[in-house]
Amino acid sequence: MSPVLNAVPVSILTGFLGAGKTSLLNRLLKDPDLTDTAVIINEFGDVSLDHLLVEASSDGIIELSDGCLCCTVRGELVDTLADLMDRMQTDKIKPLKRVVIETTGLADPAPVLQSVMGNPVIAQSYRLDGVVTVVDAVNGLSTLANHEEALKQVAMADRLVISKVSLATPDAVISLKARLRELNPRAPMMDGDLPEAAKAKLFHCGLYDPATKIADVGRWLQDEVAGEHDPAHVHDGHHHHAHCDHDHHDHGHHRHDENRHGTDIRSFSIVHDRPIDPMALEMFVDLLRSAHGEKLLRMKAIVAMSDNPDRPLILHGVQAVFHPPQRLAAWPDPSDRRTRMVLITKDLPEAFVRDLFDAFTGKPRIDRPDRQALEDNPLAVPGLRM
Ligand SMILES: Nc1nc2c(ncn2[C@@H]2O[C@H](COP(=O)(O)OP(=O)(O)OP(=O)(O)O)[C@@H](O)[C@H]2O)c(=O)[nH]1
Repeated sequence: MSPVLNAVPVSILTGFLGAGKTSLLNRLLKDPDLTDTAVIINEFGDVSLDHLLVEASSDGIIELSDGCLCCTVRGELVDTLADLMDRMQTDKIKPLKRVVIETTGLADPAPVLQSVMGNPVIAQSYRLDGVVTVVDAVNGLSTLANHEEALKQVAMADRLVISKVSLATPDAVISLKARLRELNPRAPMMDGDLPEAAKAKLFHCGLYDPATKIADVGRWLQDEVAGEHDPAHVHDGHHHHAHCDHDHHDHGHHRHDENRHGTDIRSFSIVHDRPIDPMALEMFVDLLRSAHGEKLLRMKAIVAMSDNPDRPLILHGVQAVFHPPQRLAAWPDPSDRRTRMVLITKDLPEAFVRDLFDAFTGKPRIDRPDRQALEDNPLAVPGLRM
């Protein structure tokens, strides 16, 4: 038998920020046909929440560290796959029937695919068994118009799952489907609410074949191969790209994380030690959403609430849409009961969001004068601004 037939199938689950990848994965992992599946998840931002939100046994979940799969953590993906194979071959873990890689919402799938198909060591032990892309029926059309990553995710898919159909108008769903057909004429499309969308069969796509996709797909994959062989693109053992430039901020420590998502897109996190008053949280979220929803590509949070600190609240914001919050029965990891909020924004300064959060959670700002108070002072000289 050829090595490829013996190889462990790898599925790539992708889709733009907040499209519904983790929700679909949670439903899929309940299918008994997906036991002995390893899930590799990757989040943009170093405060990771996805591992808390994937409802599978934690042994099957491997988290790749801070950075985006298509950029800085590609080397880590290859190492992880090699390590999994090594552990299977030395009987340290049960043989895996499948590996699912959930990418970040901002991932360009081309380099991720190339890591599996184009790496000779990995290709001996694994075979790429398709790309499943989740597209959000509410934000999908505008996201496709504004983000090239989303376009690539759709064009490269073997299967397209449309999520949130019940939240969108029938006309919006029809227009979205027409656009998806243009970008990917052959991938079957299915409504994510249907039970068959959450069956293991979704992943049975057969060996990945770029020839079944629009011509651009072959070119994108070729570009990745070209990038791999260009020494100018390889630094520190990781692959970077010519047009990479992205600021990745966290906890006030600013560091440059070179990757391919423009300078206008930022990821940062807010961590807060004390439980938050429900009213203050509501006001913070409302203000952020109503005034800046379009710039808020994604917000994900686990929040300690003052009305019942033992039961945290899970918040999901996707552009201007805030999904109904979910109250958990208990903390997923009782050793860490801090509020953690991950935000991915476009043209929305981190300082603005932090100040707003501090204002609603009552954190005193002692490092600078209260500008608003000074401007509002009736004795202030008209026109004079600090
Ligand atoms: N009504 C409805 N809500 C959905 C559906 N799919 C996802 N959601 C909600 O959308 C929000 C984001 O879903 P996730 O599954 O976390 O999305 P994701 O693509 O994994 O997000 P990122 O990993 O941050 O890119 C959550 O509040 C989900 O409950 C759906 O089909 N219908």
